[in-house]
Amino acid sequence: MNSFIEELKWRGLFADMMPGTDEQLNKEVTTAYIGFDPTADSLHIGSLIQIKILAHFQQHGHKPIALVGGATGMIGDPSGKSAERNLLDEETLLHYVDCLKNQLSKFLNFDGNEPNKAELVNNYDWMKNISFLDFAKNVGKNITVNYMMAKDSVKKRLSGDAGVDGMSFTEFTYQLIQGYDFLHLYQNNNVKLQMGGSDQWGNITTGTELIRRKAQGEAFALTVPLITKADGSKFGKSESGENYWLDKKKTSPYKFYQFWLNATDDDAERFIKFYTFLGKEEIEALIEEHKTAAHERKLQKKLAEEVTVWVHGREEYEKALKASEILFGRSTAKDLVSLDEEIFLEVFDGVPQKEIAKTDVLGVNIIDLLSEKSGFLKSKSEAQREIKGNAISVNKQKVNDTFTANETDLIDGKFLLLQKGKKSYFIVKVG
Ligand SMILES: N[C@@H](Cc1ccc(O)cc1)C(=O)O
Repeated sequence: MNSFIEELKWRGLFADMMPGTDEQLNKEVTTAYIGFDPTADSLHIGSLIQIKILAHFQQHGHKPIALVGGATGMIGDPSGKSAERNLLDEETLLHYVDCLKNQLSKFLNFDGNEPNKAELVNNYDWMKNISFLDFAKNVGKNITVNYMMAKDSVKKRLSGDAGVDGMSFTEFTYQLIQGYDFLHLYQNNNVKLQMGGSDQWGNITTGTELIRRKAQGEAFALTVPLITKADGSKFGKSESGENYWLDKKKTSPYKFYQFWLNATDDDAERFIKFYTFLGKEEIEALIEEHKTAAHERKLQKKLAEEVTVWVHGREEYEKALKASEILFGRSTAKDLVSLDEEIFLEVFDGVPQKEIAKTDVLGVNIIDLLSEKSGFLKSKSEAQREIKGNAISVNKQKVNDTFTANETDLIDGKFLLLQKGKKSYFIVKVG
């Protein structure tokens, strides 16, 4: 079997392929593509597998093309969707296309000297010049409506099931446009294979069919499974339903890191194969080691490290790690003071906060600060009692009743972190 397919298989990243795909990859350096529709100004965790497949493909000596769907993004892929999508206005769409191009270009090797260097294309570049009449005549004629209607993405929407919308002609044409992309890339870029999530099988095979009919050629399809969590809940969304984005301005590297760190043991075993580039032996050894001391969460830590470094770089990972350690008390006051505001507030998300004038914080005795100045504790006597009981920390360091904060104690020049016992926090913001 071809080494790329073999790798997908042991990683659990193989869903299906057309007969002959294996032989094609063994025969020659093959060009394959995966498309990404611009539905937001960033890709999210849900697209990481597709990106990684392209990267593996390149590592195995083949040539990857990442396609940004400037044209298809205008239409909206009905695959796996139960309701019609809203159309984007052109300005928004163009912006999204730029964002995606930028992001995708960071993940593959575009080095000009390699024969299998990656390429980035935008289907709007060839679709924009095709008139509707030409498309209807030259493309539509090769595929029957019967054939198109037999696809899952269409069947589902015509089923009349509760909660499922009908389908506009716009979305119905989507598979033909994606099919035409494949034909175009087959004819112009020597693309012989299209890959994608398993929900893309229908669209991809419309393309191979079109290539067969219009170009008398043979092209192939390979799909990867849709990622789910072991407990059946949706992968890649926070509890409140938000996406985890790849753009660090939309999801901070700290949050991103936490996402992987919080994987269950079952998920961590799967995800480390899916989402890291570590080899089989190393992963198997890690899993074995993890089983002997699962509470140490070594597997999750390795997973979170590898993926965060891959997506955000080592420096951002180090920062995320440092921030995470603060919560678990494995950091020094100096680490804390050097955090920037954004990370600090993220780590202590949800902790009550009060803004207090500088003169009521700096140089003020801790008993007063804890009680009347901040209101964190109800009274001076409570403050005294807790301090005696050695339960009070400032910036994660235990303090006694002589403590007063000064300028150098302020986190990013603005905050002081008060704490009672293990878990009760209060943030003083110096105004
Ligand atoms: N339909 C794909 C994106 C895509 C767009 C154009 C293509 O030619 C290929 C794939 C998706 O929604 O994920």
